[in-house]
Amino acid sequence: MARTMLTQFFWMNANHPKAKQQKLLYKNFPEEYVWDIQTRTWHERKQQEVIGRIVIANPKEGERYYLRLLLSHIPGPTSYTYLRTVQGITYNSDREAAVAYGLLQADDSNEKCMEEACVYRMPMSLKQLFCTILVYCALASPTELFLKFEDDMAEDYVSVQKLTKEIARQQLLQSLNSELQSMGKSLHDFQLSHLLTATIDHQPICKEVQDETNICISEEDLRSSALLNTEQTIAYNQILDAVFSNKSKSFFIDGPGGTGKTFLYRAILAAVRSQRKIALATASSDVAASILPNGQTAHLRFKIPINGEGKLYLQEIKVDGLTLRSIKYNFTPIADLGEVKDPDPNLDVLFAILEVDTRKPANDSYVTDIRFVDQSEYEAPAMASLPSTFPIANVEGIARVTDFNACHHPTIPNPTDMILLLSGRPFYILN
Ligand SMILES: Nc1ncnc2c1ncn2[C@@H]1O[C@H](COP(=O)(O)OP(=O)(O)OP(=O)(O)O)[C@@H](O)[C@H]1O
Repeated sequence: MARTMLTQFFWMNANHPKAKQQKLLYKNFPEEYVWDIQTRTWHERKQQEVIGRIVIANPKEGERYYLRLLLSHIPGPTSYTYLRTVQGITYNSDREAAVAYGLLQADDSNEKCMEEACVYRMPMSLKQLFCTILVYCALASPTELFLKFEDDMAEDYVSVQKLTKEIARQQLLQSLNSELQSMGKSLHDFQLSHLLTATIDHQPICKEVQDETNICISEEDLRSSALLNTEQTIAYNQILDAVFSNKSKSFFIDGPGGTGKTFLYRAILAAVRSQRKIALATASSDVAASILPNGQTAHLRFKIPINGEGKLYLQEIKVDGLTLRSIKYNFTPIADLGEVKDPDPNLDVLFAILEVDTRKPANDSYVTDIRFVDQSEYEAPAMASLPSTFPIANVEGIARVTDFNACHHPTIPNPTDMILLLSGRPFYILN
């Protein structure tokens, strides 16, 4: 073993007659002994008074922190094993030894904190709280805290997803692991990985899907469907019918400012999400995204590179002379067909709000002019214009963006003005 100041401190405590008798703490040792860097040994101090110290360790450093804790309290240790032995029992880790010595504050306060949070019965938030406690509170026994609150944290897996207790545990551990990973840690850092069993064949749900299925829906949005007026109700029913019957359809909601479009979107989002389905609310600008619950810009949500290697995915499309931004993915300009990947099977709905450069004049009396247009009203141009490599079977229809406001007068389509409607992928185009 390499000779370090610490190992030589142990050696002195075990072999040096005076040190044996003095039984000093590590931090006080330099007050009586001098470290000789050449010979890497301690010698008795003859002159010069010094104040002893010990290097700082942060609780986040784990075992290093607990070792420092033991060294600061146990006089005259002769080895690592000596430090870890409490009343005849030798513990496997410095942390366990520190707990046995009573040097660590009990995890009581963390337990109380979790107990208080359990009252709200929000498993997702509880998992986040548990991970925060793990990472920042230097728990003495993470396993104990996990076992105590496992059922509360896994409540949604058992009651909503109807998973068995063991699969729910694995799911919970996977979820905690990905939460910890976002904080730069993993289950392994907290001695929880032994609870994971490799034998269970259960696909972990990715974090994005978990986040989307755990969105909190406000009471107000849940109640809004009962307040919809006639036009809103027609749109609401037809859109939800397409979603829940898994039909691939596109819808275009149009109306002057203040006529209740956003109100309708919120009602639809609440209805889809309350069924534990995924509705992605995207817009092309932060401002437009911020008015939707859990809205995000399309380029952030779909990781669309705006200045990616020479190719600009976010293309501009004109609708009635107004500029729209196209969204690559399920809503795909035909020019990007070569780039289309298999749609993610976890996505039930793609919600796209197309932002226009100029707004129609605001209308004081709201909810007067919502128009609802079904994709089937559009003329689909010949499929011959699709590249031969594209899986034609996936294409339900093609709509020209310029046709949305004039669907009865289709002109010869310009390929870059078209969007593809993929089968099994209902989506909405909202303006
Ligand atoms: N059916 C309804 N019952 C009660 N209030 C409604 C209803 N529809 C809309 N509103 C209210 O009308 C106001 C304007 O609606 P909203 O913001 O949805 O309009 P918008 O068409 O999205 O407007 P803009 O185009 O300016 O964004 C909001 O305060 C909204 O809560």
